[in-house]
Amino acid sequence: MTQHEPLMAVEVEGLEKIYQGTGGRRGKQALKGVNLAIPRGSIFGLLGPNGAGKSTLINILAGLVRKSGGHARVWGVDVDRDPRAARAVLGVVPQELTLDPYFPARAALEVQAGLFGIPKAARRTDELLEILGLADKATAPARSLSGGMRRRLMVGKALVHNPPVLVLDEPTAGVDVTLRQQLWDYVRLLNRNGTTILLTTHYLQEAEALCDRIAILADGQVVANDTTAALLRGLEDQELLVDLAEPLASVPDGLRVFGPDLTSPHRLVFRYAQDGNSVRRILGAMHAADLRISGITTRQPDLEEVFLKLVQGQS
Ligand SMILES: Nc1ncnc2c1ncn2[C@@H]1O[C@H](COP(=O)(O)OP(=O)(O)OP(=O)(O)O)[C@@H](O)[C@H]1O
Repeated sequence: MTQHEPLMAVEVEGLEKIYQGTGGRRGKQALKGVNLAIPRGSIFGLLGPNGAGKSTLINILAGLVRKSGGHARVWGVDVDRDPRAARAVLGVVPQELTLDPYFPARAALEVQAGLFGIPKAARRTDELLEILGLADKATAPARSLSGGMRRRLMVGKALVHNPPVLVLDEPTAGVDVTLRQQLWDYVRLLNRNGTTILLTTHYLQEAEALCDRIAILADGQVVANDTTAALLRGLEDQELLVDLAEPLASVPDGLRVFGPDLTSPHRLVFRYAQDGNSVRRILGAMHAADLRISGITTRQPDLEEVFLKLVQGQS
C-alpha cells in the first residue's frame, strides 16, 4: 500500500447538516452526527428511506453542499481543507440522466475531461468508450442511445478523471430487470478493477446483490452499519409467536435468557436462529415455567420488514 492508497476510501466523523429555513420554510437537520468509514476496494451500500439524508451526505463529499459540522475525507483528502483535490478523487453518477440529447458520446466525454482540466494527451476517452461498450456508438447523439447505454455514458462521464472512488446515486431507480443486471455486472467489473464504490439505493435487494457492507441511514442517523453477510444473518432469525392461555404482567425469570418481547398480556414473541434446537428449548422453558400455551405461530421476517423496523425505531 502506498501513501496514496488510504485504508479507508471515505471517512466521515460527526457529520452534521442543518438546512436553514428560508421564505417561511422550516429549517431541517438533515444529518445528526454521522460516522462512517468505507474501506478501500469495497462496494458500500448507503440505504435509507426518502429524506434520510443520503443525498445530503453524498453532496457534502462532492463539495456541492456545505456541512454544518464534523469532518469528511475522500481518499484521505479533507473536503474542507482541499476541496479541489477532494473533487479529483471522487466521481459521482447522479440519479437523473443529465445528457445533452444532441451530443455524441465521445464529445460528451471530451467536454467532461476538459471541465476537469485534463490535457488532451492524457484523456482516456477511447478507452472509456471501449470499457463501456460504447465504442461503436462514439459519434451517435445521446438521444439515439438505449436507456442502458445512456446510463453507461453517465458512468463514463464520472470516470473521465480516473477517480479511485465512485458514487452511484440510485443507479437503478426506474430501471427494468435486464438493465439492472447489466448495471450490476458493470459495477462489479469496475470494483474488480480497483474502484471503491459507494452506492445509494432504496432497494435492499440491490444492496444485498452488490455490496460488501451496508449502512442504513434514517432521519439523519446511522441505524445499522455492518457487513452484508452479518446483516443478513440477523435477518435469517425466525420469530416464534406464542399465545398464552393466561395473561402475563411481565416476562417470567425462566424465559428471560431467550429475550422475548411481551407484545400483549397474552403473547410472547421470541426471535431464534434456525438451528433446529431453539424452539424445543423455548417450549421446554415455557413448560418448566408452568405457562399454558393456546397457540403457536412462526414467522420469517423479510428484508423490508427488518429495514422498516430499524428505520421506524428512529422516527
Ligand atoms: N436545500 C434544502 N433545504 C431544506 N431542506 C432540505 C434541502 N435539501 C434537503 N432537505 C431536507 O433534508 C432532509 C434530507 O434530504 P436528502 O435529500 O439528503 O435525503 P435522501 O435520503 O437523499 O432522500 P431521497 O431518498 O428522497 O433522495 C429531507 O428532510 C429534505 O427535505
